Amino acid sequence: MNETLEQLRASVDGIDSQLLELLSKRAELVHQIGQVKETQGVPKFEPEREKEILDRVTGLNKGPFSDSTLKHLFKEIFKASLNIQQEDHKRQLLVSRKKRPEDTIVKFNGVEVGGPSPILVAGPCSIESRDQLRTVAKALKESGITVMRGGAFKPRTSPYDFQGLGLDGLKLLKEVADEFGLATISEIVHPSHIEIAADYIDVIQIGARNMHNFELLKEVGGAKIPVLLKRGLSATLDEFIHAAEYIMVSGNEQIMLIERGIRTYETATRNTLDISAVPLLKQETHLPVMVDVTHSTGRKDIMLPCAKAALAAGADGIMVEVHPDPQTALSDAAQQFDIPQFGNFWNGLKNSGLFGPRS
Ligand SMILES: O=C(O)C(=O)C[C@]1(C(=O)O)C=C[C@@H](O)C=C1
Repeated sequence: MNETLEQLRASVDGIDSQLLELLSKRAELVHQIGQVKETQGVPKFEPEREKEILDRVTGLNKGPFSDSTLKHLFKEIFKASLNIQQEDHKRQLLVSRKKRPEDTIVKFNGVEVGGPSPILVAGPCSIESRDQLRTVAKALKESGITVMRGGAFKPRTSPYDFQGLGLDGLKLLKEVADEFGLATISEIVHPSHIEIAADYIDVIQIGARNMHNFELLKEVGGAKIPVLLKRGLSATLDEFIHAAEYIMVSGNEQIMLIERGIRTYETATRNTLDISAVPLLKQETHLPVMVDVTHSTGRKDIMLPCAKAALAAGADGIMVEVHPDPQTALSDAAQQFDIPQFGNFWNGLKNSGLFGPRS
């Protein structure tokens, strides 16, 4: 009896080896099909083709497996095959770590992002006046912070909300940043802003609402200054990575990614900070990854622990909003730190042991 079992199992083992060999041969062909599709720019998933295969296989089926069981097995094979094609595709992306294993370090105005030390970027949501900017810049300078953010072109939910000072805002930002020796980041929302921006700021920010604006992404790909790309409000990591690819394939390799919270059903925070995005983006791409704790949480009481979590997860930088008098701010009044609150936040971060150089 036992001998019979042994023999039957030996036959099953033999068939398994053949199945494996055939599956591997099939996978190799699927890989080649994926390459052809890649050059032709056609979708990897082809439900019509899958249906054709399922119809043929069930037509040949003589049992003992039922048609539905066979369909199930083959659908698993299709899924695994698509995975192979998608992995191949990712490997070919210019932003992919598989394509370029070493970290990209983005450099601007004496600042390095993506190197051994994380950075803190701080500043008001909107540029409102010279006095407002000077007060923030002075506080940053005294804290040893080197990069100031400030919005001049503001994409707001309502057309009746403050839309930003535009070019005048960028001019103010440059004037004040130069006075205090700070580097600057500011958002642009239209291709026509790129040339202007290059004269006044060190880094162009592409905001969450424009992450899917592919024409704008292509244009900043032609810019000569670094880009800080925010994750879209509801963008998957795959969409985020492809948005960065648009910029890189158009010629600009100086890209930083920033997680800024995604829309979920949770209402306790303004958005949901997706901490897992940090290690995943670091794993999948060679680009520096930052976290905006202001927009992701919208809550000053948890920005410090969230910033610590981001650094612990491997973030290359933190962005936070600070305003001399948040209650009178023309945008994001509820979530900007005032200067003393910002000081506490910064001290907490420095004392956490997470901010120094990493090995
Ligand atoms: O024939 C194709 O186009 C393939 O990509 C191969 C394959 C398969 O595994 O057979 C894989 C995914 C597609 O959805 C359809 C079929």
